[in-house]
Amino acid sequence: MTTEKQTFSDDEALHLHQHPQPGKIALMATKPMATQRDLALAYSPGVAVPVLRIAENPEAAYDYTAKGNMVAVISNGTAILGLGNLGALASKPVMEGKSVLFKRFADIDSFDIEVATQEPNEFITVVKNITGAFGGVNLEDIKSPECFIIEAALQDLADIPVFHDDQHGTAIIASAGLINALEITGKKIEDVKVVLCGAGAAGLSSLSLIKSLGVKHENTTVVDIHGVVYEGRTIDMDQWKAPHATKTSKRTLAEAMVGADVFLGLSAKGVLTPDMVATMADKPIIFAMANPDPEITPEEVASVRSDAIVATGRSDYPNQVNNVLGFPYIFRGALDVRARRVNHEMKLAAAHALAQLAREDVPDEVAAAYQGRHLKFGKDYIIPSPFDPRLIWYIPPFVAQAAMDTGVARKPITDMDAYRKTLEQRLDPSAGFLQSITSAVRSRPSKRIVFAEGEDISVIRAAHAFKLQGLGTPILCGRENLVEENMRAAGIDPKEEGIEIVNARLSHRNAAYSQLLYSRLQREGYLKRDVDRLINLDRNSFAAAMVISGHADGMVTGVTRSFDKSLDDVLRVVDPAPGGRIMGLSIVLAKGRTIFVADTTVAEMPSPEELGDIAIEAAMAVRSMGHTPRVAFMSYSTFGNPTGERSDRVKEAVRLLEERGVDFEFEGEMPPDVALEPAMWANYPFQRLTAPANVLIMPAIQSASISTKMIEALGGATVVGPLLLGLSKPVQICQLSDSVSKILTMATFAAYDIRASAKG
Ligand SMILES: NC(=O)C1=CN([C@@H]2O[C@H](COP(=O)(O)OP(=O)(O)OC[C@H]3O[C@@H](n4cnc5c(N)ncnc54)[C@H](OP(=O)(O)O)[C@@H]3O)[C@@H](O)[C@H]2O)C=CC1
Ligand SMILES: CC(=O)C(=O)O
Ligand SMILES: [Mg+2]
Repeated sequence: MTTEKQTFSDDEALHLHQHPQPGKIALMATKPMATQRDLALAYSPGVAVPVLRIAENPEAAYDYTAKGNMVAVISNGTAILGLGNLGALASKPVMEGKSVLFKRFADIDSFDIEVATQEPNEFITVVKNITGAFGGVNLEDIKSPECFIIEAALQDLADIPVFHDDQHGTAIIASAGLINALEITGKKIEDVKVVLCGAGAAGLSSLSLIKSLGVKHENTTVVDIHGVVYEGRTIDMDQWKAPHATKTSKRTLAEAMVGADVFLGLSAKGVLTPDMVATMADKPIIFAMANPDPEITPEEVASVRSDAIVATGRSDYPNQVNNVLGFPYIFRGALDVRARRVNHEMKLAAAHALAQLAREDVPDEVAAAYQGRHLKFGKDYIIPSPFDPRLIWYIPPFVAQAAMDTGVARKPITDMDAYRKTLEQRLDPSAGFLQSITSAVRSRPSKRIVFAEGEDISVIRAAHAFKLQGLGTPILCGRENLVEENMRAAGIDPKEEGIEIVNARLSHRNAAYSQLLYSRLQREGYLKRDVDRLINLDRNSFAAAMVISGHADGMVTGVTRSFDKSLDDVLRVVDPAPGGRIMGLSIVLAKGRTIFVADTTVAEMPSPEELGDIAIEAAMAVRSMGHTPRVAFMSYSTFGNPTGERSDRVKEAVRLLEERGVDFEFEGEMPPDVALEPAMWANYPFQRLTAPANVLIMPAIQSASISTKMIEALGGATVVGPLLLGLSKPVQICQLSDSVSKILTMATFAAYDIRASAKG
């Protein structure tokens, strides 16, 4: 089931869902279970103590269990996305996905629960009896009109938020988009003529919410599968649709669209035609939100008019109106005040907050992510991007405040500023960071990246994903028959356009590459025949020669050969950049922070001068990735205490860097806790960092490599890289046997070209 603009194959989607373990979520213990005492406290007999407290007072469950940060995502699979009624079990991938998004974007723990019944009362009974275990319930992909009955009944029965996201999440995002689209077009909400296509869960709820914002009932026309929902219609009417019927002689969508200002599509693919769009009023607003394919594509709208504002539910067009912008933050705000429900005021607060956020200046980090795209409030930016890191601290306080103002908050927040700060800490920066690099690569002219180990199946998958995601043109280096055989094994058609295969042995360019390499190596002990052999047989030498000859823009290797061997191969062919420092930069993405660590791969024991060079190269790279570098030189000692030969070397590095007059903050020598925790600075009032360090320069390769690998192995953090810096051409070296997604990340960084990006 491949859709028109899909950027991945079905095989890849299945592979992701199956490997390295089936599914998308797992459970994490938050308490140690290492000793008998741990077990005695956490389980029997210790667990009896909170049990008795909760039995006495159910509210105590918020204090002694995970309830307060736990949302159940519950479906019966009767309206899975726009795919229809495919049953409870088939909806599990969507519900797991939703649970993961809760965690990723709002640090909310979530279980997916698929209830195998299509009978509303049975569904209500099941859910009613489990709500006590959760802080909130997100109902999902339940078809209308049953969803209305189910949600209303459960809201009455439960004293936690029960929120059908397809209805209200969608309504909130669509309303936010509409508020801004009206502002941009100068249209008044009380005047606009609105056509809603799709009188289902999402459609009717969206219409109700925009009416409460000021859209007049008589200015609306609802169209469902039978045509216009007019007053007096008898077929397929019900108590939810009927109130939205209007007095009109129009009977078809085409008739309804004539002179309309706004189209809200929550129905099915391709329902709206360019001809209909041509008949709309000036500056029409078209939200084609059906998933996975919209009612009309932005290209089709552009073919008939240039004055339209267009939004879709998809991430590959500007203006993504998708409920992922809402549910994590609405529930975050609701959970944090232990809300009893998500009421109308909380929905309006979320809609206005989203609309407002899109009007604010986009911070450097987000702007860096969308290079080439105009991220300024306007026609192509009416709503924040789902990867905007401000969403987590911006939206929930408005939702929480509305809950408090309307009396549904059990536990009001007393200090909103402090609350905002705790929200910032919840952001998982890995969600935004890699996306920002990917978006930047995608928005620039296509780069040709050579994958030196093109016969390896993981490399092939990564190259294919690189192409499908629109990141550039992959070139696979290897014997054609083997590459093709492994492509087929990976479910990829070798004849698919856009992937090149080059065979080092048979390439007509070998003579030129060999000559080039010989001119570099003839005084380094290499004979011409040695160089010929390198070009013919060594993939790294061949691929690197492609890059320096301009036949590729960047290179990825290292999956089948050790890092050191690969680096030696590359350095034989590619020069360091003028003034560049060959080194490794690892990126640690941990709760609320993005920390860059250097040199994690090359210099064994850098001298004080070299430590300065490493800091300068790292600061340049960090800036190119949209962050302001604040460098700390790592040591076991803090500003001279204790003293020792090793820490003196680091102290000297700081002193030498002062003489070089660099344009970034730096400080040291200090251990990581002092660098990262301002609370530790009280004893060092002279220290010069204005905020916690984000670039840690390690004293030697051992500490650099051990610390980053330990963080990764212990979990709780994502480590990207090490990225190779300091070369005149973008080459990235993976770790042995890296996964497809890690190889893809390294290819993306090769295409990002840190050095070129730093120059702007
Ligand atoms: N962008 C976003 O964030 C979201 C998008 N959606 C999308 O909205 C769509 C509807 O979802 P949802 O409301 O949950 O599902 P429902 O099944 O509740 O509603 C779908 C509605 O669309 C109607 N419909 C189907 N085909 C047509 C057509 N050709 N012309 C007019 N109406 C039609 C259906 O009519 P009938 O019942 O008579 O068949 C039904 O009323 C899906 O594509 C879904 O992916 C949903 C939620 C969020
Ligand atoms: C986005 C979503 O919830 C849907 O399409 O159903
Ligand atoms: Mg849905």
